[in-house]
Amino acid sequence: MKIAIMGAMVEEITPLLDFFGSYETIAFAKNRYYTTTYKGLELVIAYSKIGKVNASLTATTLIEKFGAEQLLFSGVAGALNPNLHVGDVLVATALTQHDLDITAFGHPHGYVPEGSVYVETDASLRALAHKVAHAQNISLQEGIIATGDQFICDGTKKEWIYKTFNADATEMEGASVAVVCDALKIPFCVFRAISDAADMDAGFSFDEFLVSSAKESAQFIIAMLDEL
Ligand SMILES: Nc1ncnc2c(CN3C[C@H](CCSCCOCCO)[C@@H](O)C3)c[nH]c12
Repeated sequence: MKIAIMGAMVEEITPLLDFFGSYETIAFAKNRYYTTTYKGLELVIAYSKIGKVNASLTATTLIEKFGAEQLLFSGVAGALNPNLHVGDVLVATALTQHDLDITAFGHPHGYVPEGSVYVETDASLRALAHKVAHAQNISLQEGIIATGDQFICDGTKKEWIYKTFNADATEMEGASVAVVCDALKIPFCVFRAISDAADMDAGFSFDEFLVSSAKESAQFIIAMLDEL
């Protein structure tokens, strides 16, 4: 089984590369892909760089060029739901694009023709995540993620996304991974540890907690691999 593990920023995959220790590096399309094996699994790891376009390119490459049969995303996110706090690990049930907007033509936010507002993650990967969380006594939250090409650091925008999409967290890549994996019929799931509250202090909080929250998410992914 070939599993892709994707992040957006180098800090999100560094804990993984450190854990696996040795890996091959393949340069492609102005990026680098790292391959290794772990307990009989073939792994291909990459960070896409920030934003939906970069994430779409990397997710497609991981599947079409490297042959990934499942894709796990590991990273950090801003909390929209007040019950989510820095360090909490969230598994996405579904993802949406909060900045996709053709409402001028009567469509809902996040919708374009032949698409859907939400793309659901793979139910069996989610079930496995909960099994692992229970076995390892890790508290795993579940929720909707709203993706957009903006770092959200403003209470008004935060509330709008929270209310418009009933979303629990926001980031900049997950919904791209969802659309690509859905189209290419590759089971996927998105795991994010909270780094900030997507409010006026988000920048400072993100800077302070990026590394520790990225580690939280990566550690959960590694625990998942033992059960895949
Ligand atoms: N509130 C928030 N709004 C949107 N996304 C997030 C995320 C998730 N990731 C982190 C990174 C943030 C943007 S760039 C970071 C600074 O770059 C440093 C280099 O100058 C991007 O890949 C999305 C955490 N909190 C968020």
